Amino acid sequence: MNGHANGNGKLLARRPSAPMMPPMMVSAPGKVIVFGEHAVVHGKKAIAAAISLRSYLLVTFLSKTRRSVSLRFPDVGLSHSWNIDDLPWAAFAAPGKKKYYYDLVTSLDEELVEALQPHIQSISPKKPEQIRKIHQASASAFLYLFLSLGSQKSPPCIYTLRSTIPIGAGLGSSASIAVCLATALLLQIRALSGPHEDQPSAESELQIQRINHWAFVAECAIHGNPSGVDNTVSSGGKAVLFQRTDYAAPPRVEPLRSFPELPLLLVDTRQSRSTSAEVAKVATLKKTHPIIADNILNSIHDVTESAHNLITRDDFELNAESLQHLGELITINHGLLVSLGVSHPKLERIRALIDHTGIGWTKLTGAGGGGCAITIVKPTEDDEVPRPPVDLENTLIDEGFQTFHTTLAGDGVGVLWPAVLHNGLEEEGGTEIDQEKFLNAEGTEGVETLVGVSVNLGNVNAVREGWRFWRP
Ligand SMILES: Nc1ncnc2c1ncn2[C@@H]1O[C@H](COP(=O)(O)OP(=O)(O)OP(=O)(O)O)[C@@H](O)[C@H]1O
Ligand SMILES: C[C@@](O)(CCO)CC(=O)[O-]
Repeated sequence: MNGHANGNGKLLARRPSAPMMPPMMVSAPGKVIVFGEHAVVHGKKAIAAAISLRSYLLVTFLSKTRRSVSLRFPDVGLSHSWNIDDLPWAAFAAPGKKKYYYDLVTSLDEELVEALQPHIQSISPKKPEQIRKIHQASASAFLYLFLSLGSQKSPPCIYTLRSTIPIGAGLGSSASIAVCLATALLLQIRALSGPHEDQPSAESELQIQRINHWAFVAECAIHGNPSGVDNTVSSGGKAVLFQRTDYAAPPRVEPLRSFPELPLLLVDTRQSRSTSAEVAKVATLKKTHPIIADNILNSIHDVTESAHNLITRDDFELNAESLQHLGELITINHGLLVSLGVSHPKLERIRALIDHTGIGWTKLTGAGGGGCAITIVKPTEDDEVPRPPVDLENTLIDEGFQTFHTTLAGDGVGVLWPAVLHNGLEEEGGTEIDQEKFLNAEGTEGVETLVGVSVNLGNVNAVREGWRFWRP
């Protein structure tokens, strides 16, 4: 019965509880380094671009009586809840420690990291060490932001994350989850305006910067010492020119708004590699063959410069000639990376198979030694979205590689609030994306079909109704 008896035995109607907020969803892309990996470690320029593989974070609100905050990250098998009142709010609110959303935080506070440890160490105690580390990294990123931006009065919520980005393949999966978490938490405390269609460019830029700063903090919790390029591309989308000559100073980041939305074939070698080991190989080469190594790094810098000059020309347009120019630079950049010793037989096999078909230009991306190769695919004559031949894809898959079709230089972080989508098959007014639907979507394709930010309209991709982006 909906009520309770008063002293006279009469039923009093229960006061209706405040309606719960509808679920919200945010999404952020992964990235590839298009030109300049490794050279960027030595102060040269690099160009990185967003890809259409993305992470999706659903925030569902619970009744205020629940007092819990939960992470459901099924891609890595993480499921954990904390009691909000047990978290170390006092440490994060202490004088000199309290941070506000507009503060510029550039590194983690070691004392605050320490205060989180009891709440991190208790995660997934029965899982193998390697898995536990992954869980703890994701949870640290979340908790550091949750306690920095929220308060003990933060509403009880479940944060459910699914991603279409392979993890640990050099495609910025950690940065994309960092951007999702930062955006959701900033939106929850109303520290962001928009996104809306007629938002002035400067205002959009400011929101992206705010998200990017906090995403960098989350990346630090996952990685230790990130350069910041991944979270920058993931928040703002499109592409950037990135250079860090002085590690004590912020990097130079120039947004490349005219970077063409190129279709890309991405092939994952599934060969695990260590970024630091590959970076160390180049450092060794610099010691043993300093002049030669420097010449190679300078040549990579020149490749990046050449691409940058082309893309930023006033009269730049993507046509057969400019694509050919960019393609040649891709080929040269790969050759230089081979000379640095950071390729891998599996990357060379992928390149040989693709080169043989003549469908485009291929290079390794990221640290190399495994990880992924990217191919810029030449457009076909009938102007359809270029796709590699089925035979090639089958061969790649038969040889144990994984292929992804993606587009370079898409949107950055997006918001769907309320999390209601029009998928064509649902009840009137759209489908509310609840946790069950989201968790039950099958594989990465299921996630894309259910909540993906874009829909394919014949030959072109368009933004799916409901999703909104900050577009400076
Ligand atoms: N889908 C996901 N769900 C939960 N946590 C994730 C997910 N994707 C990434 N992470 C977190 O990010 C970490 C992976 O970061 P790592 O830097 O090793 O890979 P990457 O970001 O894919 O590659 P790179 O930084 O070289 O581009 C994982 O250990 C995990 O903590
Ligand atoms: C190899 C490297 O240049 C790219 C790794 O994605 C390392 C770095 O920039 O930190």
